[in-house]
Amino acid sequence: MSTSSYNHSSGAAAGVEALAVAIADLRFNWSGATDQTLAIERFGLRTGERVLLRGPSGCGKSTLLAAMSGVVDVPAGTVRIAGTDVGALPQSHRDAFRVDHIGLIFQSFNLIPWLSVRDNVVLPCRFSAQRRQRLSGTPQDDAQKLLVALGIAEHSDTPAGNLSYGQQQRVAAARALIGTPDLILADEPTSALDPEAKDRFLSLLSREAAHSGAALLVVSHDPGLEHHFDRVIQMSEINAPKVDPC
Ligand SMILES: Nc1ncnc2c1ncn2[C@@H]1O[C@H](COP(=O)(O)OP(=O)(O)OP(=O)(O)O)[C@@H](O)[C@H]1O
Repeated sequence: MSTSSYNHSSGAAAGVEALAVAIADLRFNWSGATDQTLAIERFGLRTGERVLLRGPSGCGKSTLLAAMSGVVDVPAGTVRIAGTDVGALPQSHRDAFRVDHIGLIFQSFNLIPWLSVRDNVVLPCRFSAQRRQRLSGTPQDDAQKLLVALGIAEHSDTPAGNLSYGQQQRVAAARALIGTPDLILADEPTSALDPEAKDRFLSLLSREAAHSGAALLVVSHDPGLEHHFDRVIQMSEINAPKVDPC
């Protein structure tokens, strides 16, 4: 694991096809805000790379994840995910692109509480032919394998709403990983866990991302998680927004 020694521009120079993420000259302001939120000249994640992103509250980490997943419009610059400029896609295509290529894990897991754990995990495969094509077996078989790997297989048939927070978190991780997306984005995925559970969860997530070849970007304030990652980045190293002087 390296801390900050990586040359962000060298990632982009390595070639778009070797990168899960390649950002260039990205600028973003929230509507009505006078201060810029994002001004990122270069940022890249290699295929299969695992990166921890840190930075103080309000510095734009979640906004960057929203720009990477195509949830917000990017008015200037390019955000390439697996070689595709997400910002150039029309909104309807962007939603389809996201489910094909990106696994998302957020603090609120957005599981469907009345569906079984296994049915929650297979959901991305119902919406994405690409995810289905990348499965090694049936969606249910692959879901079960992930649930075993994440240590929660005994709850496969339980409604997701009946699980504890930590258990739901592992279900959200399995749902993000199924069908091997190119990129997993996780925003504060461990904030409500005790230190031991945080460590265990990140071990599992990091191991499963490595196993599937997905790049992994985790935003977290939690200390002591660095050893799970290839690289640790401070937001201030990549983001230099202009601040309105008035
Ligand atoms: N939907 C929104 N509309 C307008 N402004 C927003 C919106 N979301 C975030 N912001 C603003 O953008 C800036 C960056 O917020 P963001 O949530 O990206 O920061 P963060 O680094 O993820 O913070 P935290 O660590 O507290 O989650 C903040 O000033 C915030 O107020």
